[in-house]
Amino acid sequence: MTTIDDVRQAVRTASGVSLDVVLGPMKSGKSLALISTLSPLQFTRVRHRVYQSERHVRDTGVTSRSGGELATTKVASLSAALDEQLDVVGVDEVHMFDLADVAVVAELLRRGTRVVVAGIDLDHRGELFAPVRALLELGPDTVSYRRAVCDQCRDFSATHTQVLRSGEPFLDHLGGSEALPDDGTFTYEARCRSCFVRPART
Ligand SMILES: Nc1ncnc2c1ncn2[C@@H]1O[C@H](COP(=O)(O)OP(=O)(O)O)[C@@H](O)[C@H]1O
Ligand SMILES: Cc1cn([C@H]2C[C@H](O)[C@@H](COP(=O)(O)O)O2)c(=O)[nH]c1=O
Repeated sequence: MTTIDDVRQAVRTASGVSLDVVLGPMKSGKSLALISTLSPLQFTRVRHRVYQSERHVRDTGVTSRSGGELATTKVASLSAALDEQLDVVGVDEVHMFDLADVAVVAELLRRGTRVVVAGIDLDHRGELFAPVRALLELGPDTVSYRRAVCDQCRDFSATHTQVLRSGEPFLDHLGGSEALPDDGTFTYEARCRSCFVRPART
């Protein structure tokens, strides 16, 4: 039986163009997914590059807690990708980019580039990151929602990331795409919907 996924895969293979998005909380294996999808490309003739925002200072490439690594180019803006002839563009930590960068993704797709994007969908307040919303509005070919183990109740259903400062939920309102450092200032817990602490409704 031919499934809709088979049809999507066939269309992708035929045209080479697609937007594939991997979303989920911290520790849900987004990096693992990006590495397993893009790492084989280094052994092909496919022209490709993986970008990370300069705002991401934890590591120099895509690294998974499970192991594995992917070389990245750190950029202030994705516009650099428009200056090259690339068949495939990877974007890690998309929540650290801006709306203008999502416009670059749209242009890459228009030019026939395959784009694979990973990032956190819901911020520390449980709200959709603006660039992720814009990305979803491009109508991705696939959206893969990954889940982690809830660091509170241990159910394998964590959808959110609780950011803690001195052990307390950090719920301050921040500006768009403002990256939180992963340098010990905050600790991060994957949490399910029930265990996630949201800002009080005003
Ligand atoms: N709470 C957790 N839930 C799921 N995996 C976890 C958790 N804590 C640590 N891990 C490990 O993290 C790996 C995924 O890490 P990673 O690929 O870096 O995820 P992400 O890029 O989404 O932050 C898992 O395969 C597992 O080995
Ligand atoms: C929840 C949240 C996280 N961040 C930052 C913190 C980390 O540096 C990255 C996510 O890393 P991952 O393990 O590869 O998923 O994002 C942030 O800037 N804002 C947030 O709300």
